[in-house]
Amino acid sequence: MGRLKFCYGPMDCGKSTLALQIDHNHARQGRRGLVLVRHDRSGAPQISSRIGLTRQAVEVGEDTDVRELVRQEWARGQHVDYVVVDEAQFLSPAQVDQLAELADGVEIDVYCFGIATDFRSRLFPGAARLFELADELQPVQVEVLCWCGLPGRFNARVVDGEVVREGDTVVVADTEQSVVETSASARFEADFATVRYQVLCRRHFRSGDLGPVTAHHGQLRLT
Ligand SMILES: Nc1ncnc2c1ncn2[C@@H]1O[C@H](COP(=O)(O)OP(=O)(O)O)[C@@H](O)[C@H]1O
Ligand SMILES: Cc1cn([C@H]2C[C@H](O)[C@@H](COP(=O)(O)O)O2)c(=O)[nH]c1=O
Repeated sequence: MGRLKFCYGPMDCGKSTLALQIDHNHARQGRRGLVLVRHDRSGAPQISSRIGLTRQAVEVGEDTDVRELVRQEWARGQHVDYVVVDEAQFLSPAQVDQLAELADGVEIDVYCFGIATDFRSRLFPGAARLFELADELQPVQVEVLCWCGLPGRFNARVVDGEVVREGDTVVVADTEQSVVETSASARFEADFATVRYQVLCRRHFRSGDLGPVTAHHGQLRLT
C-alpha cells in the first residue's frame, strides 16, 4: 500500500527544500515522481526553496483531479512511483481525498508539504484534511524563531507594516516585503499593498507585536 505523508511547519522552516530533497533521493534510485504545486511564491509552476534550489512542477488548479494527472502519465507510457505536492495547504479537501485514493488504490507514495494554519491561526481546509487522512504527520525539524527567540509557529500577515486579522485566506507573498494586489475585502481604498508574512510565537502573534523590524524587511524602525 502507498503512504500519504504530510510534512508541515510555519513559513520559512524548509518545507520546499525538504520536498526537493525527497524528490531528488527517490529519483536517484530510479523511482519516477510526479511533482505538483499550487501557487508557488514565484508565480511559476515550480517548487522554489529559499536555499536557492528550484524544480519544475505541474500546477494543480482549483478543479484539477490529481488522479487524472497520474492517468495522463500512464497514458504517455510513464509509470508513477511517488507524488510530491508543495504548498499542499492550498489543495481542496476533495483533492486530498484523491491523493489518499492514489495511495490506497494504486499504491503510490504521496509526500505533501505545507503550512498548517493561515494568518488567522486557523487550519487551511487542505491541511485540515491532511491531518485527518495522512498515514504520517511530520513537523519539519528546522525551528523558525520569533524575534523574541522563542520558537515561532504562527504566520502573521503584515500589510503596510501592521499585522492584519481580516482578508482573503490566500494571498501569495514572501517573508520579504513585496507589493501584492489585494481584494477590496482586505483593504478599503487601495487594491495594492505591501505585504509580507512574519513568523511569530503565540504571545506575539496574539498581541501583534512585530518586534524590532530589521532592514531585511525593508522598513525602518528605531528600537
Ligand atoms: N543563505 C542561506 N543559508 C542557509 N540557509 C538558508 C539560507 N537562505 C535560506 N535558508 C534556509 O532555508 C529555509 C527556508 O527554506 P524553504 O524551503 O524556502 O522554506 P519553506 O518552504 O518552509 O517556506 C530557512 O529557514 C533557512 O533555514
Ligand atoms: C499564512 C498564509 C500564507 N499564505 C501564503 C504565503 C506563501 O505564498 C505561502 C506559504 O509559503 P511557504 O513556502 O510556506 O513560505 O502561503 C497565504 O496565502 N495565506 C496565509 O494565511
